[in-house]
Amino acid sequence: MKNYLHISNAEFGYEKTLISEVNSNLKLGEICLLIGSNGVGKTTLIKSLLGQIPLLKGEIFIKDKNIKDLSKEDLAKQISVVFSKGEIPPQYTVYDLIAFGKYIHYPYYFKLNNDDKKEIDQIIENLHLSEFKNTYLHQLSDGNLQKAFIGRALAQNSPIIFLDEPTTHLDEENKIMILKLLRNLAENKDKIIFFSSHDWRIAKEFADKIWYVKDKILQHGISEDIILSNAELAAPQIFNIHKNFVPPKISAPDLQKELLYSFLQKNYQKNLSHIHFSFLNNNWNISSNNQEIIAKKFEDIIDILTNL
Ligand SMILES: Nc1ncnc2c1ncn2[C@@H]1O[C@H](COP(=O)(O)OP(=O)(O)OP(=O)(O)O)[C@@H](O)[C@H]1O
Repeated sequence: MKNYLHISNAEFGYEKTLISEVNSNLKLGEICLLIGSNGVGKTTLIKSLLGQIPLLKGEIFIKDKNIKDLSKEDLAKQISVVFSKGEIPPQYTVYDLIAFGKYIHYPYYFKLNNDDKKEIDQIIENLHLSEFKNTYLHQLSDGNLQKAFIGRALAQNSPIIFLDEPTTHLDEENKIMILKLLRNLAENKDKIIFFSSHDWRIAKEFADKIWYVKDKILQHGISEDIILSNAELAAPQIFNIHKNFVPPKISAPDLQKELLYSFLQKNYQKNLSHIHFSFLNNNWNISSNNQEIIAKKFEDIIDILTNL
């Protein structure tokens, strides 16, 4: 499949450059997660893609057209945006909000035709929002509100959907529901789903690609490749509270490994690299300098490490 969104030699920022030398592409059907620390320029990047902030250098193409040459309306036909818990229009029901997505295709005074109305009903049904069709937005739960905003983007019918932190205000169950929905849209409706998230640990399970902004550079690639080539993204390192902590060697299933890492880094500020923990038969075998001790519980590990 051909690249649909293409960024060429672009530089993003204001007076100062925030992200330089960006050369990235996305194809229809791909889901891409945008990550990076606070202030690296993720919102700036998104706004630049929307043509709201001029590029410092380079070009952006959507379907081979330079976005500079697209009118606002043409751009809206290509990209819809879902902001997290943006302003909620008062007096709007779920139906009104979703119908709003259709108006980018018409003058404001236009009345929706029967096909439009059918499509809106279908979107509401697909999003399992039928029972809330006439509910005011401010009366919805955060998960359903997020779905309603996604519904508006769907009514807009654009091939690209940007979502800014779509899971931030949601509990675990709703996060996964929204991420599954996005995955489904990418796969079955052939859309480019592009979203930023600080919840990337869950989100990465749903994204084909990651765009990772670090040190003013945008790294882009298959999610797993980006995670493997950036130690700080690999699971346990993120918890490093103590600077002087060096982890031991751990041989264990993922859950036990993560729990042990988390436990040790909270409690020890020292180098434990000479110790080997292996999880066997529900016990921890702890070996160091030809000594081997067995711990049944995490509680036991504290005493053992004190004496080791
Ligand atoms: N209009 C502007 N003019 C000049 N600088 C700006 C403007 N808007 C934002 N900035 C600066 O650009 C930098 C990047 O901001 P941006 O909001 O793009 O980061 P971000 O990665 O989205 O951050 P966060 O994760 O906190 O949302 C910040 O230092 C910010 O102060």
